[in-house]
Amino acid sequence: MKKLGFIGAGNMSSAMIGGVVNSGLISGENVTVSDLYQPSLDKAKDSFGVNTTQDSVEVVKNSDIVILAVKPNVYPAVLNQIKEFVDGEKIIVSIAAGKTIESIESILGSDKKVIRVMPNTPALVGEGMAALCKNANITDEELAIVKQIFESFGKAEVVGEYLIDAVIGASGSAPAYVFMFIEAIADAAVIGGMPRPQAYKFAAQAVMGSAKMVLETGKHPGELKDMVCSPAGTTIEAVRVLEEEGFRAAVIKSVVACMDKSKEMSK
Ligand SMILES: NC(=O)C1=CN([C@@H]2O[C@H](COP(=O)(O)OP(=O)(O)OC[C@H]3O[C@@H](n4cnc5c(N)ncnc54)[C@H](O)[C@@H]3O)[C@@H](O)[C@H]2O)C=CC1
Ligand SMILES: O=C(O)[C@@H]1CCC=N1
Repeated sequence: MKKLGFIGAGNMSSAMIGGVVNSGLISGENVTVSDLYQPSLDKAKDSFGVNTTQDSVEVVKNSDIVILAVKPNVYPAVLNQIKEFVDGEKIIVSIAAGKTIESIESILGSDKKVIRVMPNTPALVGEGMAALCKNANITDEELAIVKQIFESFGKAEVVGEYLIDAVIGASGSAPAYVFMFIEAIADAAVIGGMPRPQAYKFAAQAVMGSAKMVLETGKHPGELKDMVCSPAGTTIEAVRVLEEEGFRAAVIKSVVACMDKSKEMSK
């Protein structure tokens, strides 16, 4: 397996490092991670046995595949810092919202190998969802290798880059909306007298189980919802209030706002 590098050891990077090392696909000794904040590096080393440095150039020199896991506004500085060390064989993987493949090529050169990926943080527990798109310099075999890395901690699909904004809305950012939903359900359970830790467990398992039903039964979510709503029962009362309060409209509006922000960042 190739040597893997991460520039940035923050939230998304840590989830992916944990996912790929915990899966056994790549051992920590074949992973090099850089960050400016030493405690983040210390945590990555202690947790996953990876090699660490504060010098991103060292990551590029020691890696076949380099994942850029810094914030979008830091990309130009990092790309300019590493570009002379990115030869025609190294694979650069961008995971930033709002950074198109073209914008990466404008600094590294259009002859370099670039793959854009939109992952999400459930990668940490092996339940990530990632979308991949590539430039013309990436071979099918290289794309398959990078896809295998993201499949080591979840699911991965190849998409056209035009869909990345929608992927961010529906998947990259989506864990945050779901965490809010779980928190709100648990708050209500606490109102009902349930201890908070127990409330989070019940709410989170209900969400995970429901998501698993959508993925594995192939049934429409509306049909699965109807299966829970017993006539004159408890569930339809909650559904009635959710519709009265505009739950689905609010979710649609929020995800559209997320996609619009992604498009704005891509300009
Ligand atoms: N957090 C998430 O759920 C997701 C994030 N992303 C993308 O991942 C990227 C990172 O996002 P987060 O992990 O949330 O941010 P973060 O702020 O948690 O991590 C960024 C890390 O980069 C480090 N850093 C800053 N400048 C650096 C430099 N010059 N060299 C090396 N390291 C440097 C920071 O110290 C920090 O640890 C962003 O581009 C974001 O759009 C993509 C999908 C999901
Ligand atoms: O909030 C953000 O910009 C990043 C990209 C997708 C999830 N987190």
